[in-house]
Amino acid sequence: EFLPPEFHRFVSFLLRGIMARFDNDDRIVIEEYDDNTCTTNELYGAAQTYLGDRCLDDASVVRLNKRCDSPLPAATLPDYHTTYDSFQGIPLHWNSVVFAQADGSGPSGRSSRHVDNHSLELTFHQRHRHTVRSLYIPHVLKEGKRIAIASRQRRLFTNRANIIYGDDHRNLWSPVPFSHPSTFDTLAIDPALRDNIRGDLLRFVDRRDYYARVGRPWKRGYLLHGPPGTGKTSLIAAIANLLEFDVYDLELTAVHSNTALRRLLASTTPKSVVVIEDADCSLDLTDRKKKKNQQDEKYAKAGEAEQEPTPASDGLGLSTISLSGLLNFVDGLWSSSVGERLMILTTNNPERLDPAMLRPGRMDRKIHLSYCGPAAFRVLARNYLEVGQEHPRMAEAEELLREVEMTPADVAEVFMRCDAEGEGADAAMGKAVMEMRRRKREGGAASAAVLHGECLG
Ligand SMILES: Nc1ncnc2c1ncn2[C@@H]1O[C@H](COP(=O)(O)OP(=O)(O)OP(=O)(O)O)[C@@H](O)[C@H]1O
Repeated sequence: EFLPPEFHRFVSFLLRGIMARFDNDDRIVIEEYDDNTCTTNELYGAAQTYLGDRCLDDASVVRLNKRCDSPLPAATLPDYHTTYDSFQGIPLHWNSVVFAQADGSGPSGRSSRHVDNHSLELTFHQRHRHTVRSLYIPHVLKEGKRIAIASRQRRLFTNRANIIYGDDHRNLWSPVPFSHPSTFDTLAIDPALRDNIRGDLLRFVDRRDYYARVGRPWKRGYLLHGPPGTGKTSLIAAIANLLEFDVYDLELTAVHSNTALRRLLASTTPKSVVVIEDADCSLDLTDRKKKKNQQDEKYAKAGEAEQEPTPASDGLGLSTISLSGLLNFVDGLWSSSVGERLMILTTNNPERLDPAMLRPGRMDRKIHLSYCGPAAFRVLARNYLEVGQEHPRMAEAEELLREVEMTPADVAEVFMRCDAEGEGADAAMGKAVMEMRRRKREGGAASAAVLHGECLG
């Protein structure tokens, strides 16, 4: 704890070199990522699960990680620690090792940024080489996967949708306890659109063989666009609940390099939705050419004009995620992954996105969520007030909604406010109609205003 990590690594390296001259040990290194193929190493995850389940009970230091959907925390081996196992009487040492590697995502591939590479090292006497390689390693893989599957089944039982936030490349996705109640039945959108989206999703998850036959990654991209408060986030939650998918909320501004992004995307599990909310704000995707020219000028001034940017930096900022990085990773990475995945982008300003982002194959569907129409209002009235079409104010409300712009969030807020104040369904319908009339009177400008209590009169 007192020594700087560089010194620690150097001393470990020296000691290992010296020890290697005296002992007859073999070592197997299991790295967390294979940066050549951009994939996570299944054996690394299985070994950590196996060690957590079998070997860390007596360890003096363990790393505990409790997923929101698991009843108990799971233990893994912290960095620079050792644990022991035995197999058919063979003593086995497991070490967790970290080494820093240049990220290579800066201009010309040079970067002062470093990415930590994690690995497990298994050490044993060389006379057991055959048993360890042919029996013990398959045993670790099989057991680790079995334990992981058992916990996944528990997870599906207890919780269907988890919003999982990405922070940095090491912690991957930190689960946040979250369960969104939105479903396709509670969604206030046009019924034809709702049924169309539901049908599209169910067809997609059923077409594994089709995607395999045509040689495409089993993924689908949706762009949800529309004014704030029209249900983009609610639709994502409804999709996750319908398909029982995990949700990964990718906060691109917190991801600082292409390597980190690649790792985050590689670590998503099958049956997941990766969401980039407010995509136009997360990435400056506009006017790529202009940005690139600015960048070239910058290199020229710094006397680096002759150096071509590497593909990884052929994007927007110097150390930010590039558009090419994002698109390439999504296209390329998931083609080698097993299982179905959805990528959903949301934006209030689709015109600000680069057209490259929206071409078919990347974003398969562009779904416009708009202001509350009569059908959506009926869904909200049923959900919030338990009133149907027979309500005396319903016809008037529906008529007004053909002329005024009110989002489902605005309507929901009127209903919620009335509920909080103990007012009944009739009063809530009356206030909703009053608000619509006010917006109609005030015209287009007022219709976009945020609804406040004092507006209700
Ligand atoms: N179509 C809808 N159906 C049901 N509820 C909705 C709908 N749209 C909005 N709401 C209600 O309004 C709230 C805000 O909606 P939501 O966050 O889904 O909108 P959004 O379009 O994602 O907004 P933003 O663009 O600001 O992120 C939700 O909690 C929900 O209660």
